[in-house]
Amino acid sequence: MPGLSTLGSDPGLQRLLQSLTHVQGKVEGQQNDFSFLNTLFQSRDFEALLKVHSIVSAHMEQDPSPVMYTAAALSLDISEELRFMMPTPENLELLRLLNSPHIRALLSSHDRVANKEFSPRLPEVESDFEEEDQSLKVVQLVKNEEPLGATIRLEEKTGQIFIARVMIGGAADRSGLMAVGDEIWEVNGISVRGKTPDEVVQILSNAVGTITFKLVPADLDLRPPKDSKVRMKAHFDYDPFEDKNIPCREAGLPFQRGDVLHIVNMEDPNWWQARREGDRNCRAGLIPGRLLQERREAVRQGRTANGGVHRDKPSKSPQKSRWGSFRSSKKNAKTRKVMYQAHQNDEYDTREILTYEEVVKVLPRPGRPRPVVLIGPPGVGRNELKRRLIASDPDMYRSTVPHMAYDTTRQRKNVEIDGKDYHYVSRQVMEAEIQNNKLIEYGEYRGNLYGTHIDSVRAVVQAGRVCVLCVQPQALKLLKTSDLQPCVIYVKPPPLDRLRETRTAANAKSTHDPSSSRTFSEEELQEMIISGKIVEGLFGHYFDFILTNDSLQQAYSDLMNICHMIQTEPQWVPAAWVR
Ligand SMILES: Nc1ncnc2c1ncn2[C@@H]1O[C@H](COP(=O)(O)OP(=O)(O)OP(=O)(O)O)[C@@H](O)[C@H]1O
Repeated sequence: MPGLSTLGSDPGLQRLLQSLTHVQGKVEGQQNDFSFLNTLFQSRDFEALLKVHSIVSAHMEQDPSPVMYTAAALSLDISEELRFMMPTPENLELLRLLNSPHIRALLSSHDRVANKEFSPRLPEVESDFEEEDQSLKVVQLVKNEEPLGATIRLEEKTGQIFIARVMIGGAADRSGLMAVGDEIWEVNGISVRGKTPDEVVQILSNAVGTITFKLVPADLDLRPPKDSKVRMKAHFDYDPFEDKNIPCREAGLPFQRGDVLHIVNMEDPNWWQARREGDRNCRAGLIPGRLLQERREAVRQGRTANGGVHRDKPSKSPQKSRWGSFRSSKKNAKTRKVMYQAHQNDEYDTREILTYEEVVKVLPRPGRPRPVVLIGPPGVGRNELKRRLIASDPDMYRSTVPHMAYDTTRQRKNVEIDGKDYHYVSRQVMEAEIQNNKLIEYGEYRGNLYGTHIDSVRAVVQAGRVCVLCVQPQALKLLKTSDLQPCVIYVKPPPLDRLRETRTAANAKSTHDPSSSRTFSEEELQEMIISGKIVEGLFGHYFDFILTNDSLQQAYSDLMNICHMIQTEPQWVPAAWVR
């Protein structure tokens, strides 16, 4: 710990430390807090922060003026000179730095601020309003590359043009002078009466420099309410330039499936305003509202949107496997291995119309780590990754103990311990549990039922361990609950050539036929890619992360990073989980 001597120069800090010692003597307990503060105040980072604070404060008092006004030009001159100098490593580095886009942008911004170029010069507003103009407001905006950030609408009966929408954070909104419902009277001296919205847009796009609007203010203040806090995870890709119905393509916000969107305005149920979470651009863009998108999706899927949103097939009898295959976590060689054929599985076509899902950011729950669920096409390497993860820290990462209901033909082996190798139950009990949706997956082998009980996942979570599961995607419907809050990772196959190359190099064993130790056939590799695409298409809305299993080492390291992240950093989860 740095000694006081290194910090003695700052009298303020000295006083702070003395007060701390003083208070510490008077307050009982909380010694940890005192020692934390003591360490913090004496740390080098804190000292550096104080120095920065003092320097900035001193500068503010002095009202600093720029040392020069043409730093960008000077940097160009220096670059020019450097080109003719000896190409020493120092000269080359300086040349590279001065020519990097960031430094050039920084110096150019510096000059603009130094020259106070940040406030646009607007032309004088004409003051000779006619009598009828007295109720008008005149708004001037400087046109740059940024769109105006407002849409207009025509009142068919009267031919009036109104501001229909003001995009939050856009130029019109930032001016604070334009509101929804304002009637546009003139643009740059041209009356818009009798003009179509397209003609008005044309006038706006032809305008250069400053645009002057004459507006009749809206009777009511229809301004959008303050920023909403709603965040939605998108379950579809959106490109406004492909959308024929969007009121203004330029005002649209493109996004991809999985993006978290901050919905800043939902006044118009058909067209919301949103920003992409984490996007530095403060301007909101238009996106289709939930109802509109659901209707579109329903039409696309050839369904009616009224009520037929969910189309689950009747549940199967418990005697049949839920997912067509089951493999115990111990890879019981005798368990019948029926490959999971994505396109043959009749549960694949059950799907909700999902457009947006409200999400919230939550901190990791202490002592209740989120289970890690690996989803992917058969053979992609989920069990390999799971094995490696558990081996990395068997105390932290755990598998579930499978359930088994055996009939009289299967004798329990002497080595098998109830509750450790399997939870042994009667067939009657297991069938009832299957009916009650307690088994996230199950299958039958030689008259015995095997399965993973939801309670065995809970047992691992309650023990404070990370439960690692490799399940079929349909199991997610049961797993995705507020008490478990699983993190779903889709293990994606790489492109076919890389899949072939990596699996051949590693002599990877086909999982289609566990009784043999043959490698994957070309058809199986191709099937893996096709199944992967189907899984992604149908269950992508459940994925929290996508992990491409190209190089095994890299995939494993990515998996470790994800596991670390979900245990230490705030994560987006469905809002329904925390309500
Ligand atoms: N990135 C990789 N590079 C090379 N070989 C790999 C890679 N990932 C997995 N393998 C190998 O591929 C084979 C199949 O992997 P694994 O058993 O983990 O598949 P799986 O996804 O669990 O399949 P299933 O769901 O059908 O059981 C194993 O031999 C494994 O070592």
